[in-house]
Amino acid sequence: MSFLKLPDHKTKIVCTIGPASSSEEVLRELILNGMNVARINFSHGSFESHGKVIRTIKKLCKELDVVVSIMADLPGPKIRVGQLQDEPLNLQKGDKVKLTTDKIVGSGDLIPVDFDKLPYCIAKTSDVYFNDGFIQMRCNGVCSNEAECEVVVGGLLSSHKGVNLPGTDLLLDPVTERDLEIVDFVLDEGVNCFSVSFIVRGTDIQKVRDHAAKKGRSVFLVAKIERSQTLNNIDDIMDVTDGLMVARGDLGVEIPIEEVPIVQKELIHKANLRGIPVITATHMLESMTENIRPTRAEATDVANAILDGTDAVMLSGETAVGKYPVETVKTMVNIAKKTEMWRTSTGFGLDLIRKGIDETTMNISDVVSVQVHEAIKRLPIKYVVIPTYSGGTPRRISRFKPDEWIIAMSHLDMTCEQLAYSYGVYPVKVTDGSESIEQKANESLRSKGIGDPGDMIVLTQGHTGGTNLLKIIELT
Ligand SMILES: Nc1ncnc2c1ncn2[C@@H]1O[C@H](COP(=O)(O)OP(=O)(O)OP(=O)(O)O)[C@@H](O)[C@H]1O
Ligand SMILES: CC(=O)C(=O)O
Ligand SMILES: [K+]
Ligand SMILES: [Mg+2]
Repeated sequence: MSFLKLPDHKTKIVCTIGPASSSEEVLRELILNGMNVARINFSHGSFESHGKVIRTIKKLCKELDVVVSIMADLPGPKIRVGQLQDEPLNLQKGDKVKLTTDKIVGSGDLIPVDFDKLPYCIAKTSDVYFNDGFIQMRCNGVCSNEAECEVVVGGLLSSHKGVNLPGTDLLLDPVTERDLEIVDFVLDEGVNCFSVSFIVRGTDIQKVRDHAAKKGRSVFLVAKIERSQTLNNIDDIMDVTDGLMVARGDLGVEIPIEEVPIVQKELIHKANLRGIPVITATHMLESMTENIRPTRAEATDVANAILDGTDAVMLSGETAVGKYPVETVKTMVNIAKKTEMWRTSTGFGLDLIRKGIDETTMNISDVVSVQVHEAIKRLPIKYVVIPTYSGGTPRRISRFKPDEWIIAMSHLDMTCEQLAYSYGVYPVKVTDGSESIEQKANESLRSKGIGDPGDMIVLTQGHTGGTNLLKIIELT
């Protein structure tokens, strides 16, 4: 029997795992302090190191009796700087440099870029951005496989940082052969959640799903929204994706940066209405990569993303290569806790979600989810307990961002892991028995040390194809 306390924050925390957080020690601390999803960025590191991280997390989940999802981030066609000799390279305004497609180690004014079509594509544009757009160069001319550039905005450049050519058709398929090789490796390691970078259309998501299906596997796919063209196809993408990520790092270079806050709000609201879990990512507590305290703007950014309705907030370099990975998670959790408490007491933003849901066309499960929300508002309900096969019903209830935990009982590991992305949902693995749902609810809560006899709970039940029953009972 485990007596793990329910977390005191309902916003889900995604941590990117890298050299600063790969050890069993740090991973354990991250889990104990509130990490719900471990993101592994396959743009960096080796299969060997990633495999080791995956196995360590799986082991810790067993040991600590918790659900943590592992999300493999597929690189997609991201163009990157190659290896640099002396790094970081200090680029200053007015410096003349050459970008080359030769696979050399960069030094002096010669910078390798891992994109063969660069001279062809760059001819169509004039500005090249590096490192999430912090460094900017202007192309003055192209000569065979080199582009001559002048630094417009300087900064420190390290190996393998991203390169963006906003507005250019890069003639690259969003899901590359390399991505599919990574999918094969990750599936063999027993992980089935992926975030898919630089997608443009729903068919890009479908390509990954079809590839996994050929191996007899079903997958949970998070569509990363980080290109301007992608925003035109958002409904088509939402029809086929399981989750969404507002990937602000690349998005903020690919679209004018002043549009990012509004796009974030619109994407989150749209995803909320459809019950698609949404992650807000990049630069959330960026300065904590180096410092033990965040800036005021960063603390406010985390709080505002939560108030926009995000299900999850993500840490990148802060936990992958930062000096204070565990402190950063603690800080994020504290901000989430405070923000959620305030939202509960004021109802801030929740009417917008409720109104939006009321205006959508509803099926039976949607109507039941609305009734669960009514029950929570009007009765002293302590927990919402949902037996689930696919996770659809807990996700529908999660849209209302209730103050009461949604305990999702599933006998499928995969469903439990996929619910690690949804706000306020606590997945509990149960055995597939023949007891009544009342018995099952009582047993699973008791086994987790949740609740007391006499606590009022709301319980739903469904038959194949959806939820059609709501019960209000007291725990025995
Ligand atoms: N597994 C890893 N090994 C080494 N460094 C890593 C690893 N994962 C992340 N990093 C470092 O942390 C930084 C921030 O991580 P992040 O996941 O945001 O990657 P990114 O390269 O900036 O872009 P993107 O997320 O768009 O792929 C990276 O630029 C890289 O320097
Ligand atoms: C996470 C990511 O890929 C981005 O913000 O660009
Ligand atoms: K990536
Ligand atoms: Mg990106």
